[in-house]
Amino acid sequence: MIQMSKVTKRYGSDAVLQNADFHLETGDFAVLQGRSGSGKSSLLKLLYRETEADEGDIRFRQIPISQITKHVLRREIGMVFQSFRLIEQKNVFENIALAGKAVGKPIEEIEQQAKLLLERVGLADKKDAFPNSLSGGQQQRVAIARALFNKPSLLLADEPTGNLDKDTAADILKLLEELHEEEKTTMLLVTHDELLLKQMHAKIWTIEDGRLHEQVFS
Ligand SMILES: Nc1ncnc2c1ncn2[C@@H]1O[C@H](COP(=O)(O)OP(=O)(O)OP(=O)(O)O)[C@@H](O)[C@H]1O
Repeated sequence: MIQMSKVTKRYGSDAVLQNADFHLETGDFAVLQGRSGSGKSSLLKLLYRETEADEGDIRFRQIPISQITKHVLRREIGMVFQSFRLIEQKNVFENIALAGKAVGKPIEEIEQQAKLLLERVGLADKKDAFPNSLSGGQQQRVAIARALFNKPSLLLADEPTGNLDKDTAADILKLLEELHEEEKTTMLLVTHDELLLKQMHAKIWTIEDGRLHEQVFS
């Protein structure tokens, strides 16, 4: 689904990725791990074109991503962040509906889809609540519903459990794993959590010294 070959990404003269190769197959449930500052967020930003590579080739379904407009790419790729990034002035429904409005969905469809998704993530009764009245775990469930609203083929999650306690983090990862199974959404999650890594049936990629390696289990 996504292929990266011989990609170099520099900030000034420092290369955070150097000749790096990486790939995700359709249907993968993958985890990206690596030390702080190793370039995990930079890799995700390259995949959804928040930043551009200095050298190398990145393809989404065989097409160079530089040839795909950001608008189209972001319909295909959903994003979830550590800090949730919900709009504080908007309620749960409005936060989710924005994703549908951005792609011109009719309001009836938006309402129906929001209802289904909120039920799925366990927040059917929080439609009118504002983010600051929700727990961290609930806010992340809203962010996940928003990211999945337009049925993206790929979901990227940058430390989605980084701001959550251990049990809530486990619940969120379980939800992502289930949604992966149900929707067949390809997922790439950045996480530091060794314990959780062991519990998940994920392909594990490690980033180290500017390169990516896939862990192969024998
Ligand atoms: N916009 C930027 N300008 C300059 N340097 C940057 C920029 N973004 C990231 N960097 C640098 O690139 C390196 C990799 O950062 P990145 O955020 O990708 O790492 P990370 O593995 O996600 O780290 P963490 O686990 O701490 O979030 C770091 O040294 C960081 O300071």
